[in-house]
Amino acid sequence: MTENKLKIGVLALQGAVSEHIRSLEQAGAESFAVKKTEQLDELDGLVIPGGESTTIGRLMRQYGFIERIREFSEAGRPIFGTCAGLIVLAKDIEGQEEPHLGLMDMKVARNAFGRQRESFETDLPVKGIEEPIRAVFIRAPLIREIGADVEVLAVYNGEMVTAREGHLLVSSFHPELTDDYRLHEYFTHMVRQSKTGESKG
Ligand SMILES: NC(=O)CC[C@H](N)C(=O)O
Repeated sequence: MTENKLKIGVLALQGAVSEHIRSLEQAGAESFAVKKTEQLDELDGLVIPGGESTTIGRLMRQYGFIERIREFSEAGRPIFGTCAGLIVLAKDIEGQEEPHLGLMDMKVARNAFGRQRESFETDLPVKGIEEPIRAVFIRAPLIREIGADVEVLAVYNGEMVTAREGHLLVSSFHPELTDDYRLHEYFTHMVRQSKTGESKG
């Protein structure tokens, strides 16, 4: 049984790590914190958590994660970026010259909800998930523009907050801060499909 479990790591340089591990385990995967680049070799999928994108980006550079995660992605292995993780994956960050990983074809804006709506919760309908999911937004970014291969999975107040481009999944909110683990389950399915070589779905 256990040897069949998918291994999904959570990048543990900074941010909300243990909550993601718990949600991934609830979704049926084996999950652990990733602190060294060598650990990427054993993974079927990777989560980049929320936190502070500039800090996560700086530590990724410092510990050699940028190149290694790009290789991980090139090999078609799925990555799920939440909040700061979404910013770190984007090809283009508003007001910033350089991206971090620059993997996903989208332009994002940091702290896009302004001061009044620093943090809030809502029930959000997500394409591919039957009932709305509970979404916690904390100084959340927004997706401003997307490339042709990016599919929008959720919109809040007319703004794009969840999207997918092939094996890359992003949400501008924190799906790991509630007991609702259905977005982690969605990601786990993506990882299962990439592992078994079925690319559809
Ligand atoms: N909750 C979060 O991950 C916030 C992201 C943070 N505002 C940033 O720009 O990195």
